[in-house]
Amino acid sequence: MSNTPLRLGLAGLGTVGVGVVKILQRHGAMLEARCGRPVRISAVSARSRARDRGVDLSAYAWEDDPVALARREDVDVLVEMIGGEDGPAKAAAVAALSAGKHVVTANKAMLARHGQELAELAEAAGAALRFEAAVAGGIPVVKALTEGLAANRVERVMGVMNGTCNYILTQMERTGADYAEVLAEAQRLGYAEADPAFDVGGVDAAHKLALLAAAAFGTRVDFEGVAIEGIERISLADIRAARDMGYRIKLLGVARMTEDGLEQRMTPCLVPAASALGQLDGVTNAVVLEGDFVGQTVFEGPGAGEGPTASAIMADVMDIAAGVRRPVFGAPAARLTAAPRAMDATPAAFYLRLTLADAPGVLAKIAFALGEEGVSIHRMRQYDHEGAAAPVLIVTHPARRVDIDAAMGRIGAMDESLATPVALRIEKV
Ligand SMILES: NC(=O)c1ccc[n+]([C@@H]2O[C@H](COP(=O)([O-])OP(=O)(O)OC[C@H]3O[C@@H](n4cnc5c(N)ncnc54)[C@H](O)[C@@H]3O)[C@@H](O)[C@H]2O)c1
Ligand SMILES: N[C@@H](CCO)C(=O)O
Ligand code: NA
Repeated sequence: MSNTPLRLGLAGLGTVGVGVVKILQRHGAMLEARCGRPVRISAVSARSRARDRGVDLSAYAWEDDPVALARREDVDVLVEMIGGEDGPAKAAAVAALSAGKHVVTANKAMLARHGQELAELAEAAGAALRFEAAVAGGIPVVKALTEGLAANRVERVMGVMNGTCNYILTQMERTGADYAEVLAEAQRLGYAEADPAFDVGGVDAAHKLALLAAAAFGTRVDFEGVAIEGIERISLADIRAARDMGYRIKLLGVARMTEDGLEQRMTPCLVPAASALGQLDGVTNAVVLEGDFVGQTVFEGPGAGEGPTASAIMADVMDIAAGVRRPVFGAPAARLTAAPRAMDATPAAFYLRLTLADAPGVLAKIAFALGEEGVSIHRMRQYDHEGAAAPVLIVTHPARRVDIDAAMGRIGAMDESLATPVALRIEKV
């Protein structure tokens, strides 16, 4: 391999872009030693040239337009850190790949929508398209899946993959703080997406799950096939009640290949408080990869923020510098097929929180409705309360989602149900 420098064009100088500049400025010599060639920034692009970002950019050329950046003679790799499904990020990625240049991106929104198209473009051009930073930030989970576990048939991938949501859920539990207050703090710390509705609505984590599932099961990225529910409706009452029953609430993604096809869901779930997933705090992410020969592996670490995300970007850049090439999603893009979508059909235990009139016969009516829908009660607790509304928690035996929904519909319609009943899945981890 030559020791000619690998020349980068950085598109986007926000949280992630500034982190990448810092790594290169601090560790340039170490990176060169590890890759066998220098890695340098040729040019950068962002919206505002004048803005003080706390790093010295004077040695790099400036481009207002990221597409022009991608096309520069002195750029071998476009590092895309702008964000957004389409717009300048995609235009720059297409320009780079079409010119046979490599692309490293942190942009899960773009790949979740256009991953197949971009992977085909990259592979046809003989260029790399890498996205470690896009899935679980600093945790090297794409690499683990496509390299370390490459000899396994993957059975399930699962994970807490949105730092903002986990931060909100743990801060609410710890301090009792208000949802909006904690979200503002996550934004201040640089964890949240440009539109934080993507975080709390589960879409950002679903983007990541769709990418991970494609790489795990050798199928086309199918973001539309992810059943998504965000954390907006999770109340402090649920966080505390779940804890009291031995669980914690996490925005959990699960993808499994079933007999009917690919099941993908990103929903708030309860997990045992003592499990690895149950113990995650703050912005920490965890990804569980299960393979037929290896069994269960768990990867944990920071899923967002300047340093962790830049660390993942640079690992991809270093692989490219060292000449490592592999298909974008684990198998050649042209051979990936679309998997049929499987319903959420696997029975699971559910946590139910009901707010009931405290009167004779009410519990009997609830038990009857559950029984008629085929839902069996495993554990139940009614809390001490003042006033007419009794908080009742139920953990069911494994039940089908459709039966739980039917039972919740019936219970919610009863006069004795004083607030909308809550049903959350308890995931086996
Ligand atoms: N922040 C994180 O923790 C994190 C973690 C993993 C992945 N990501 C992803 O990384 C990407 C960047 O995130 P961020 O948090 O750094 O965002 P950010 O908002 O802090 O930075 C975005 C940058 O893109 C620039 N930009 C916007 N439009 C542009 C245009 N038309 N031309 C040139 N530059 C333009 C902005 O000026 C800014 O410098 C997103 O795809 C995000 O999903 C972020
Ligand atoms: N907004 C994302 C950034 C990392 O992708 C998060 O909170 O996890
Ligand atoms: Na990662």
